Amino acid sequence: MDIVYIRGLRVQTVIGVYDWERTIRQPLLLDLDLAWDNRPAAENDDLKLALDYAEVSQHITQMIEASQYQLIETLAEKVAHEVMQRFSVPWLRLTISKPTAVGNTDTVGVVIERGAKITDD
Ligand SMILES: Nc1nc2c(c(=O)[nH]1)N=C([C@H](O)[C@@H](O)CO)CN2
Repeated sequence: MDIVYIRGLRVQTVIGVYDWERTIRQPLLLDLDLAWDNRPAAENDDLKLALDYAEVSQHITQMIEASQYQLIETLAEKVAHEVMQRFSVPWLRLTISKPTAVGNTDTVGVVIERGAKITDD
């Protein structure tokens, strides 16, 4: 199985457990590895057969901007489920980083992997 990836997708949203966090929007950074068989798109040179990273990025951005979860774990599960369902992605690895959450760090966050990688040759 091949990978289509997205790195450093920046989204601002309401996220956090503390009262002060419920009144502001904070930046999140997302990295995704999405399993996809790229051969049909390559053989036909056809975007319709590809996993369109622009469409996935736009959809995730709209979804996160409209959300108001407390934990990034919850947001990660919702994003993973939505991407797998909507785009028929069989497996993904998703990193959500919250760079402004903890002082004296570059960033903090979660990584999840969901689904199954389909092996073929
Ligand atoms: N594992 C997690 N730990 C923490 C989270 C989280 O979403 N997952 N959130 C917070 C606060 O909202 C924090 O970001 C405020 O700085 C604390 N720990």
